[in-house]
Amino acid sequence: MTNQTELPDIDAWQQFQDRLRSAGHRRLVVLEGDREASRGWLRAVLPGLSVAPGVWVGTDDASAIDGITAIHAKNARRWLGQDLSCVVWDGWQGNPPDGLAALAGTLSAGGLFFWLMPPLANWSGFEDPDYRRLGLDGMGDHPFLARLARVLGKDSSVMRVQPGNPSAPLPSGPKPVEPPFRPGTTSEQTSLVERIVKTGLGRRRRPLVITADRGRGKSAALGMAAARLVAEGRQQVVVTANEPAAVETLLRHAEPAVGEGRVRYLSVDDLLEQRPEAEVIMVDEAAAVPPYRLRQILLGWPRVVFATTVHGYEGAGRGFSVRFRGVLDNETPHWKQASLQAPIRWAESDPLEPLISRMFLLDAEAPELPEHASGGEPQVVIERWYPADASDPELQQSFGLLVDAHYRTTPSDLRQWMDDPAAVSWRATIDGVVVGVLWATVEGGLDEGLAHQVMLGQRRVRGHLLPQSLASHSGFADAARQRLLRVVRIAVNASARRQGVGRSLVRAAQGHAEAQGLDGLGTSFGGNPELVTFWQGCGLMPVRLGLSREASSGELPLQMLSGTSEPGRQLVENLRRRLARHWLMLVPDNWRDLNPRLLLQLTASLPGVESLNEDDRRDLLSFAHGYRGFDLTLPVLRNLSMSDGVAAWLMLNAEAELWARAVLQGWEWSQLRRDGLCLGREEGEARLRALLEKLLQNRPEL
Ligand SMILES: CC(=O)SCCNC(=O)CCNC(=O)[C@H](O)C(C)(C)COP(=O)(O)OP(=O)(O)OC[C@H]1O[C@@H](n2cnc3c(N)ncnc32)[C@H](O)[C@@H]1OP(=O)(O)O
Ligand SMILES: Nc1ncnc2c1ncn2[C@@H]1O[C@H](COP(=O)(O)OP(=O)(O)OP(=O)(O)O)[C@@H](O)[C@H]1O
Repeated sequence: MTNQTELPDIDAWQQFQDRLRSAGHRRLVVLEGDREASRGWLRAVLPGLSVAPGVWVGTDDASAIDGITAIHAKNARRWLGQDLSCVVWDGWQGNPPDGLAALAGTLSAGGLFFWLMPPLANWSGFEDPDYRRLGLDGMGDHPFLARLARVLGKDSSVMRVQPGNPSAPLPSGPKPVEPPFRPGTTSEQTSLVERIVKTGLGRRRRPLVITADRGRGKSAALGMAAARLVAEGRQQVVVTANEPAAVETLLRHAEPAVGEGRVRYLSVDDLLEQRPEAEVIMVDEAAAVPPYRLRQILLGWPRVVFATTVHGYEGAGRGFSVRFRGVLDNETPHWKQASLQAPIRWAESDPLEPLISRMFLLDAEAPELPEHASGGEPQVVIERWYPADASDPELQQSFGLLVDAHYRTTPSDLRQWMDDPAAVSWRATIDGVVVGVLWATVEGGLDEGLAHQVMLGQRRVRGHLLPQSLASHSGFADAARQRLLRVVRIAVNASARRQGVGRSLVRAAQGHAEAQGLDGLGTSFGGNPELVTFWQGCGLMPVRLGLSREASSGELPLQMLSGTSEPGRQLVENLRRRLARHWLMLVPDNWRDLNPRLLLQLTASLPGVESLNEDDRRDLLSFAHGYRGFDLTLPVLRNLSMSDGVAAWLMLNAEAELWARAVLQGWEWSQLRRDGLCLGREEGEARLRALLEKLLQNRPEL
């Protein structure tokens, strides 16, 4: 036992760290209670331990300790991919969960994660400063933090130190291990290198997709394989990623080929712009690259290897597999996948990784659906559900559904879901197994003055995504005054889709909005044709399309809304009419690359603006019958696309894509030819004339 009025037993902590290193373990140490005492304790202990390189998140105490850098929690993710010996996380300054989880992943064997917090018993009522950022402060109870405290309290690997408590136990570590743990090549990694080399030397159009948790050695494996490929005769291997930092490890392991200039890095943008001759392209951290860019790379070079981290704190990994798989199946059905299980920088018996995973449900997966035993139609039960009160297995199943189905779901989402008092959730079960979840939140209801300022763009309000965006972008202050229920997430188990479960969940939310006297039910998501069909089927209408792509999914944010009160219905109509008025001007300037089917779908959903007059009809007939040029007729063709029912009719035709690109999006003929939509101007125009003729025959009233 140590007497805390004296100095902490630094020798004991040194031995503890040595034992951890030799076992290949890392540990969490919670410094509970008085913040000043905890900081003093660390200032005394850290100089006696191996802490470099390390980071201290939240204060500048770090400056006094060699090898430790002071950082702000919001920059924590920048340290991903580094090897740290020590992290000090000052929870008194706030606990953004994504940063915390990410930093825990940077520790190597022997690494210590010190977390300064109140005693575990008080976490539920702890006023975490990070909640202020989210507008969730002052809510009293925090079920998310309470759950974390429960998880930590039950884990025997967690060291709990109460500086100032004289009966604190000495640290006790794993037994000495012989031979001691050493990071190095695993047999799994060696076989992966062989597979990458095989892909790089093999037949065209057989891409390899590597997914693994962080720190499994996939970047290093890519590097080793790149060097081998060059040694075996490949002239040029290009490695790419969104950020050069993502390929540092790769390039380090690819010497000497990098020095010889035969393995080189290009950013994704430069790669697609410069289109270098390369026999092999390697994309690292592929989940950070939007799917449409990945597709361009896939189709642009003969041999491509994609690698990405699948781990909850990056959020994107699982969604990457879900979405990109569709592209691969379509474009290169002979694609292969590979994975790495064993960690490189710590031993498989390390307790920290599974602890962080339990804390933030990083390995939550959608439950398997049992075979329906009783015969007949399965009974779907829809009910209100409260994640804050759920048991861990229930939470795991439901969160797992969201993680599996969405492009980016991170530990912060779990916190928001559990702790946001405005959140309302439903779940769908079949035979007691969760098959669907819907998470919504009440937004808006701002007072007149604030709503007006939001509309003018003078103020931004957190926690009100839909009203904020509709008021400031679409210009209706009413959108911020009304109270809207926004569906944050909805997911249905892949094997229970297209059976009406999603629609029933939305219907439950709609019923709630009506019963609570809210004005509408809305949603905001990365637009794609299937989801628009789904939401339209639930009665929501498109009201806004964003001007820039979401960084996470590479898609344009689309907002859809249905009114559940008279003013709500009026708002939807106003928003739609205004969008329709500007649509034809907005499309070629902002949405040239939007999926043409989605564009027609959105066009079809908007109210018609201006009917055609006799002059327009004459121009259309002249174009259809071949006398009048396309460029001269373009303004009328655009207006025609907005006439009642025309876009919906076009969607049923094989030439729909050509029409959307040429007429609405204003593509040049050369670009249309490159994309395989026509053989050139003459042939393209002829097809558009024929399509118009068919339309005029079908719709003589136009
Ligand atoms: C804010 C957000 O969360 S947006 C993101 C939505 N979630 C996701 O993308 C996660 C992955 N997808 C899913 O979990 C599901 O596909 C959901 C939630 C979108 C739909 O759930 P489901 O239970 O399959 O929908 P449901 O069976 O009720 O479909 C109702 C109608 O929507 C339309 N629809 C649903 N899915 C599709 C689809 N993939 N393609 C075309 N139409 C579709 C159809 O018109 C369908 O009616 P039908 O089957 O009679 O033709
Ligand atoms: N065979 C090896 N020998 C020595 N060090 C290795 C080996 N493989 C990987 N490493 C080191 O282990 C660490 C993690 O490896 P790497 O970055 O390749 O993993 P990763 O799976 O790509 O993880 P991340 O998602 O963090 O990039 C790096 O510091 C790397 O240099």
